[in-house]
Amino acid sequence: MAKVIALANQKGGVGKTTTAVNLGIGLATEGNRVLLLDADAQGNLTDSLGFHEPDNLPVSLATMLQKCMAEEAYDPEEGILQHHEGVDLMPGNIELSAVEVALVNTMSRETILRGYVDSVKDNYDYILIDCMPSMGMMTINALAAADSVIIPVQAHYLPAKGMTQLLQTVARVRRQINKKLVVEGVLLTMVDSRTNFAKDISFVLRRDYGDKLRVFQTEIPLSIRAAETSARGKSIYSHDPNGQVAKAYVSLTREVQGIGSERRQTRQHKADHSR
Ligand SMILES: Nc1ncnc2c1ncn2[C@@H]1O[C@H](COP(=O)(O)OP(=O)(O)OP(=O)(O)O)[C@@H](O)[C@H]1O
Repeated sequence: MAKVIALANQKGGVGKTTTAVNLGIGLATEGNRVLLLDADAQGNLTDSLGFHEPDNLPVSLATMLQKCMAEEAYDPEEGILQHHEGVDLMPGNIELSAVEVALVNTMSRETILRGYVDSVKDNYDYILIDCMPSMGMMTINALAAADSVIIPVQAHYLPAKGMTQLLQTVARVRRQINKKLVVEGVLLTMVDSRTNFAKDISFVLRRDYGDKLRVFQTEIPLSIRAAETSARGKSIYSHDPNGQVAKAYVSLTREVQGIGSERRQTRQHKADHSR
């Protein structure tokens, strides 16, 4: 059964989509079955994977959520697209904006996406959800459906303020809707290591949050090569395999997989001791 990870930050342009693509393809390269869910009405994840007109796709995540809201039967594999680098994609597009509005008046409005995710979970090892840059109903649905959340933070943004709000939302979702939700880690992105400013942000983030949360050891460097990938519909591993960003995403992939096996070992250990 898949581990479900939401990539969330209400701040836009912090690297959520780029991380969904490259962590997702990284995990697939390591032999995992991976589904990427585009839960952002901008459809950037869909576009970044080479499906350049997301609004013209006949079936998208919005279609499936509408069926879930109407309690209609559906084929869970319907609408899933395959990317040539080994990941599956449930595309997202502008119709998600209408779904977000409709959710407000729906019964169990926070758990509609969870219903869909549960129906595809057995087919994958990892499901990554690329969230909208807002704390609206779609993001709450993503947090309600997820086992954990990765918070990408851009290294030239003063992270503390936005992080506090996001962490409060995560805590509220954990208390009220999804007890198992944990913060997988905070990921520093677009780090320009030539500047002291980026080093300061990394230091402050680790100092202020490091004892409460995992701040990933891996930091994603700033690079024009990363910015180019979205337009080309491929991962950084295909576009610039020997570059620093590709190396960083390989390292992030290993950290995320390592956390999975750490947690499995802890659970096993507890189970052995309770026998
Ligand atoms: N490491 C990087 N170095 C340079 N540019 C990057 C890097 N990572 C992402 N970018 C670029 O920064 C922009 C924002 O990244 P991305 O779309 O991944 O952020 P996002 O948080 O998903 O944005 P949104 O909130 O709008 O969905 C994009 O143009 C992307 O190509």
